[in-house]
Amino acid sequence: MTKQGRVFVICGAAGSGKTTVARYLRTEFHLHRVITHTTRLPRPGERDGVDYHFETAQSMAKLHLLEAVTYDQARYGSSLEGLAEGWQQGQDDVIVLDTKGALTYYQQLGARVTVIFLTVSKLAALAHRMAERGDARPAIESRLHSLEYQRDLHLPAELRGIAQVVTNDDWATTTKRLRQIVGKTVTD
Ligand SMILES: Nc1nc2c(ncn2[C@@H]2O[C@H](COP(=O)(O)OP(=O)(O)O)[C@@H](O)[C@H]2O)c(=O)[nH]1
Ligand SMILES: Nc1ncnc2c1ncn2[C@@H]1O[C@H](COP(=O)(O)OP(=O)(O)O)[C@@H](O)[C@H]1O
Repeated sequence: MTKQGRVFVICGAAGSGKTTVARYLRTEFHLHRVITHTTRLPRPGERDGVDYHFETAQSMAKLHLLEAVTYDQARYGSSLEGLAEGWQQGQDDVIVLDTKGALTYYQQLGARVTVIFLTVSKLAALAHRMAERGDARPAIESRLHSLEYQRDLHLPAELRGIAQVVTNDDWATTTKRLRQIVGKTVTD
């Protein structure tokens, strides 16, 4: 009997640890990381096809996307093919989205989706983490002032009761909580 593939959607503000958590879940639970598309420029160390599929406005417009959003002036979007890739290999997926995308996934895929919303106790830590990660100062300023960053600082009302909230202050505590959430679902 084939089980239906699941997808773990990681969302939260910039710097909250979405990429770090997605990497951990891929390694720890052998999840398939869905690579999404963006028109933003690569950060130092980011690689095309690994961190994102980096697109131009023209190449982005030609894609068949399940959903797409504008976040801090760049476009981001994900395809059904990206999700199906993992499922065809018998793996559950993990994908990093903004909260708008997380809600779309939940509305489209229902119980196949587990939304994990990341936050931190002291919001000032987010800008520090972006700087430590090597983001340029103008990029950090642009993020901090964007409407989408402000929106994703807090769990949107539409995701209350749906998303699992994880406070990512201390990494050891975060991994313990992730193992509770994901381990239970994957082995069910
Ligand atoms: N809806 C949606 N959001 C995406 C997609 N890909 C990335 N994002 C989100 O876009 C936002 C900006 O991502 P990024 O530029 O990598 O910045 P970061 O949050 O600072 O790591 C984050 O909230 C990501 O989760 C996508 O395909 N769809
Ligand atoms: N629990 C934590 N404690 C301290 N630093 C962390 C923690 N989790 C992630 N980081 C670091 O914070 C920075 C931002 O994390 P990242 O995963 O890139 O965030 P996001 O994808 O949400 O923007 C990275 O340098 C990462 O190593």
